[in-house]
Amino acid sequence: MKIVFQMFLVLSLVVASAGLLYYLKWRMGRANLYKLAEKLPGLPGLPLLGNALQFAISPNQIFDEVYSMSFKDEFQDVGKIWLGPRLVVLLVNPKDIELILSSNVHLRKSSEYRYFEPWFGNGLLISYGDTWKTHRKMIAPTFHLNVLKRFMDEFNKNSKLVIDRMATEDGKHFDCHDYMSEIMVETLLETVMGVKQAAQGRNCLTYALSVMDVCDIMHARQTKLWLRPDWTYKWTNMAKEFDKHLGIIMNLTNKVFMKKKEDYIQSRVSTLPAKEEKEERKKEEKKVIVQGALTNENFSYGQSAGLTDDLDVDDNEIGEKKRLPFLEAMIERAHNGDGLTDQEIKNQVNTLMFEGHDTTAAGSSFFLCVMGARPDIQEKVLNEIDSIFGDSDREVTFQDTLELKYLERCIMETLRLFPPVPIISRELDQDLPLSSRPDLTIPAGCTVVIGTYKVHRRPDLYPDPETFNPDHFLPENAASRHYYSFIPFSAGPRSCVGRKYAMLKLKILLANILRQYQVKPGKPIKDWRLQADIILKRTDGFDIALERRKHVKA
Ligand code: HEM
Repeated sequence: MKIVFQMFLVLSLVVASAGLLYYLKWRMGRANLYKLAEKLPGLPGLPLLGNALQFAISPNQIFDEVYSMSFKDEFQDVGKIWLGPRLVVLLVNPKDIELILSSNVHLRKSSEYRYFEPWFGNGLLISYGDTWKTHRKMIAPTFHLNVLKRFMDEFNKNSKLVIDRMATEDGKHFDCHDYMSEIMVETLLETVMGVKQAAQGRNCLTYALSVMDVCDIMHARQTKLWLRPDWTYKWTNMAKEFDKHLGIIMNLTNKVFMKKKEDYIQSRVSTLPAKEEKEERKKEEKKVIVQGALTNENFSYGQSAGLTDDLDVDDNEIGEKKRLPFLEAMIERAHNGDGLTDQEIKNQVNTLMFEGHDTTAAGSSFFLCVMGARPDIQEKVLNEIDSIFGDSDREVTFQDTLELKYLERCIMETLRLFPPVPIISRELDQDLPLSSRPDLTIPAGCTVVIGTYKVHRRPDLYPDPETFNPDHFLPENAASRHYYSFIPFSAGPRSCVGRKYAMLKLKILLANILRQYQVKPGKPIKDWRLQADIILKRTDGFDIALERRKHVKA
């Protein structure tokens, strides 16, 4: 017995010493991180846990907690939080944000994005290195304006569809977010994926609701320390729910991919019509380029004037082959031996379906709520719309979208106050001296969080920042601001590939809704409650009531 006890004691000592040695080696490997972190301002935390317990609260409370934290003296331009052993550095000064977003080095997404892996695989949002670079080069041209202009009919037709659906709520209070989500999914399928509505089935809303549930779960995993490791998470009910909803999501996207691939194969079998179609497309493209050259000026695509990225290439630089919508382009590339596998294409379909619908659903829902909260602003939007369309029921043209300047400023202001993606985060592989505080360097190995929501509400950038004021985007006011003060679509090499698509679609959809309906006065903006389950939402729901406009024929 005594021998057993002695052996147990020796074994325990060996294990404890090995653990200690491992810990010391691990700490020494992170010596630079601790040294540089020490100088960074931040809140005191508990040993081992850091500030993690502060986030063991509801999503809305987390949002309020982080936002109120950002007003503390310690967080003026930069602040640190410890989530257990993880150092998270929050940046809210445009000068520092520029260092990250404009760089070709700090491109790696933070480890929190790994929760997307079962869903997106190596899709564009989370991939890195050569895979990301190659795929970005393939995908960005499929969102060029010349491609997007071909979607005008679908944007108009789908606006009418959602208006008819919302007509059943005429005069009543209702949550507009589900309507917006469903139509955004349907529009994406018809445009970016090129699958006609008849082939989609009626499961777009189910898809959108499953996406929301999956996002809730991923947000919980990002903020609750005990849900982070796979070995604790996998035993929870959440893990089962996640798998169930992911199944629903994948079911739709797999069907879409298979349908498009079948169509592609069919069109290659019947070569004659395909050839004619190609000729027709060539003619159409020529027409679009000429129109584009005349009218593209002064249209804002959701970022500060002066910032450009790979979506801003000259119209004539895009070769004929690259001018196909996304899914068709990917399938053609795969067919032509460009090394794209079916699984890689499905990963991109999943990425674009998520990024493309939830963000625009939130943006349009916030916009409609703002119209209810600010009747004075709505009146100006309606006046502009009436001056362009009168009581005609013609479709919105691309030229109209250029003339809807006040509407555009209201969309930008909505994205400023309620950026659908409220934070962006990256993993730092190299130390980064800050521009705003030359005495501080953020260390390699930490997670950098760019606080878009906070930057957009800095009083030194936007006077009276909590008030909705579209004049923030008058050219003379925007000109004096740092370019990186407005980043709803991020910026630089990893900017949002869908930003032009999103701005065009939002303008057409919202103009069409407000041609028919006005939003009745609703809850003031200051009383809204927000939460950020990956995408920014209203905890109290996107409640609106619509009233048919008098001049419009029923
Ligand atoms: C109002 C609408 C939208 C907003 C506010 C928005 C915002 C953003 C932001 C902030 C990022 C950077 C995310 C990060 O670095 O973590 C991003 C990336 C991305 N977005 Fe969007 N987005 C919108 C619409 C769209 C649409 C319509 C699509 C496609 C149909 C799209 C596709 C993507 C993709 C693929 C990326 C990853 C790009 C890369 O890493 O290279 N987005 N978006």
